[in-house]
Amino acid sequence: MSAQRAAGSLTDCREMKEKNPWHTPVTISITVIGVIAIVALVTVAVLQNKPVPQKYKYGIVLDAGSSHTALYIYKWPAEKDNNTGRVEQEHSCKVKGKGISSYAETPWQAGESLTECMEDAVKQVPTKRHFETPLYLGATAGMRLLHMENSVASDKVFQAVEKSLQKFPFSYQGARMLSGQEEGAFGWVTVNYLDDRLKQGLETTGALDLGGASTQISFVPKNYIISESPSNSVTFRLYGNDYNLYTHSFLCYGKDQVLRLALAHQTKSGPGEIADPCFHPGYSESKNYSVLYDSPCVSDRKPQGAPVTFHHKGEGNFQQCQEVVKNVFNFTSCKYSRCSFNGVFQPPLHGQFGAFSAYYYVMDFLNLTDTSVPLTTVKDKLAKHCATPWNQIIQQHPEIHVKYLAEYCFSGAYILTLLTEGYNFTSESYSSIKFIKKIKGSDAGWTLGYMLNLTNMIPAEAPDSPPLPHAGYVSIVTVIALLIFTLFIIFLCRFRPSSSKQPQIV
Ligand SMILES: Nc1ccn([C@@H]2O[C@H](COP(=O)(O)OP(=O)(O)OP(=O)(O)O)[C@@H](O)[C@H]2O)c(=O)n1
Repeated sequence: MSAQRAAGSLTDCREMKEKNPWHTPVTISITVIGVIAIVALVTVAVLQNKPVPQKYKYGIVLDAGSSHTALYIYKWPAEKDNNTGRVEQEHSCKVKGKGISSYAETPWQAGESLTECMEDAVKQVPTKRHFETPLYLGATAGMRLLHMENSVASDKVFQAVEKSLQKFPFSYQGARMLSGQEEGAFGWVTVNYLDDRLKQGLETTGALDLGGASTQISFVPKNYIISESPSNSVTFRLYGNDYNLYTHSFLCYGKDQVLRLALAHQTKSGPGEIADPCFHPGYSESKNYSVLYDSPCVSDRKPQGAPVTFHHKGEGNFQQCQEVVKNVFNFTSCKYSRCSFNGVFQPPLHGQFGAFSAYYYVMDFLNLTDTSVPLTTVKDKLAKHCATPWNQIIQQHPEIHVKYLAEYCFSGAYILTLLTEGYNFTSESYSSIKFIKKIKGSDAGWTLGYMLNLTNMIPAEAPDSPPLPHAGYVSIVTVIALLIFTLFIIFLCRFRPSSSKQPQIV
């Protein structure tokens, strides 16, 4: 019986082998090796593409502006140091107190003022990256004015700042004054870098920057004739594209200095009291003449025998305010084919514009950042704001610094006049302006462009990149390997059955 059963099972096995040609040692081995190969390939692909913890490098830039100093920390992927990694803002810190130029009498305090934000930066940047993190300080219009007024004092402020910054464990790269042209051009680089316009070779966005002491306009004009005013042109080759940038910085046309210019103009009518249409009705402050004229922007306008103080009284009349603001511009002289104001060459506006810094602070407060709203409506809203009594304004915005609050009517009128009468934006082209604070999490301003330039982070030519990204390469290799293996199995299937027709029965 058992012999019969054994003979039966032997026959079953033979039948199985005859029916199933796969059931041979060779095919089993091939299948096992194949499966192991696939598992190995997939494992390699998965391990290769597994997200590894990203390592970053850091850079620090201090923006020493006329009204305040701000510290920015940037970071970028460490393994993409060869100009291909994206730089983004990691952190920012607003230095308490005024800008470094205000410490002309006590320079050591300028250095000391930076300590808190620098200590913050020490905590923000990983310790092992400290020594290789470049640290820059760039000073703008406040220090330009101080340098004009008293170069010894401005040198002392720089020395104090340098001494203070060198105490920190970063790679200190120097504190220097930026020219107006650099400030404008680096602001333009920042905006277009953050928008990915440079890498992709897209049409660029112009940059409008309004600070406390200067204002910058930078854009790539259409059919730009550089020779008309070479000092306004900056040429760049970035990622393989050439850019002929027009840029101009108006010193004294930042909003704090323009307010001085406007007040100085109004003191002409009588020194004891200024009835100011750019301040709210009910606003009333006694101010010091020496403070008003303590700037090279207005110092030559001080009236003879002016009293120590003057009474600054608000009238709240937007139309009259516009007239006052217009007086700070000179629209009459122009030796070029066309000018913005004060005899400065400006080619026709072209493309979209990003307006940042005080442009944004002011228009955001006034709820006027929507440029699709007609200019006439914008002016109506501003007129309403200017006419609102001062006590009502204070009650409505208890959280806002009183100095800022008092000036928003004036600043709004200045911004609209600067854009339309100064730079020649029309009712139509006004909508090409976007009031911006940040782009993809990074503040708009010159600091990022400055660091990208000093660290050579934007190459002149587009970096060579492999035709496929690494993940794509691994995936394609895996798919091809699977395909070859499948074809091999199909090949075996097709040829095995014919040999099974005459099975070699063991
Ligand atoms: N919430 C705020 C913050 C700032 N400001 C104003 O915005 C201007 C400062 O702009 P900013 O870009 O910080 O200028 P600075 O860098 O200080 O000046 P500059 O570039 O001219 O040196 C100042 O007039 C300040 O009064 C404002 O109106 N509202």
